[in-house]
Amino acid sequence: MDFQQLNSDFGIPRQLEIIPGPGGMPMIKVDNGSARALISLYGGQVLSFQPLEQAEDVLFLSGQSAYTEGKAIRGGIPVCWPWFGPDPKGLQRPNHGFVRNHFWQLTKTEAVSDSETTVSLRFTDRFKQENTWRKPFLLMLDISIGPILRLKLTTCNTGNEPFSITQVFHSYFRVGDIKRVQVLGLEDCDYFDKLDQGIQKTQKGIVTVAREVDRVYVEAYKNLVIVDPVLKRRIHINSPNTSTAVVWNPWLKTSKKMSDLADTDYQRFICVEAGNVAFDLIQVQPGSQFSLQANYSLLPD
Ligand SMILES: O=P(O)(O)OC[C@H]1O[C@H](O)[C@H](O)[C@@H](O)[C@@H]1O
Repeated sequence: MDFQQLNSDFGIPRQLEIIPGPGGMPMIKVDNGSARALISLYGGQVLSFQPLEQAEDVLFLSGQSAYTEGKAIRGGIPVCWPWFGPDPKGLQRPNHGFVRNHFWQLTKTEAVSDSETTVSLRFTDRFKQENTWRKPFLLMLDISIGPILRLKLTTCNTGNEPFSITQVFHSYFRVGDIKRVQVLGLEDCDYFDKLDQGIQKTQKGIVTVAREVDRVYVEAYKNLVIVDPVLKRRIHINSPNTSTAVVWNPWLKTSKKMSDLADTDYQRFICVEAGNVAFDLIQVQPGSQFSLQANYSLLPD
């Protein structure tokens, strides 16, 4: 990777620099008048987002992450696409699709103002042979770093046949103590309980986490709020084109089986993932496109 060339093409003085990250992987470091952020070209993954007034990162990133090709980075906001979860066709292709396991291409950077920087990445169908997902596509990820972190993932169908996708922004949020966190906005929603044979259940009251949780909430149209009384903040998730939300925390037993997570890390994060899953399968017609968007903002608690 030629960092000098990348910086001469895309660097922005006093705002954006492309640096070698762990494992030598290229990472985009943003530091502007509102926030700092780190974005990995591997996976097209935001790894860190910290508004200047925040003492702690909004995102959780595992200290035991592998920064190795073929493995996903554990933490930040992995992009699950063109499927969420196990390979829908049972062909042993990777969990959560293949774009979190490959390098993306940096196409544009811009200083919108002193306090907002945008980064555009793209992923093309050059991996289709390898991944046996033989659909002609172009995938674009637009990231805006300002007081609010905004993500827009646009799927373009460049072929002649329609195709279907499921997708999520698999966001890992840093929290002070998982046992004291509340997730608002899912009250009375139905969910599939992935830890109980996928049985459909109904959420009674506010979501709290006191054990392993792995749920796909459906018809979840409200903005979601993660209330964190320990870090004294509320993380707001606004995702206009989605009706599903995944809530995941592996708790102790499952964390112990994961080599890229420390045993007690589960206490310090919650995944609340906006996307299009389950009934919310997206069909993309030839020549057309669909955008998944998520905006993450903070308010004091
Ligand atoms: O280990 P990964 O492939 O990154 O998946 C981590 C988790 O992602 C989602 O939240 C799923 O609902 C979980 O079932 C899965 O365990």
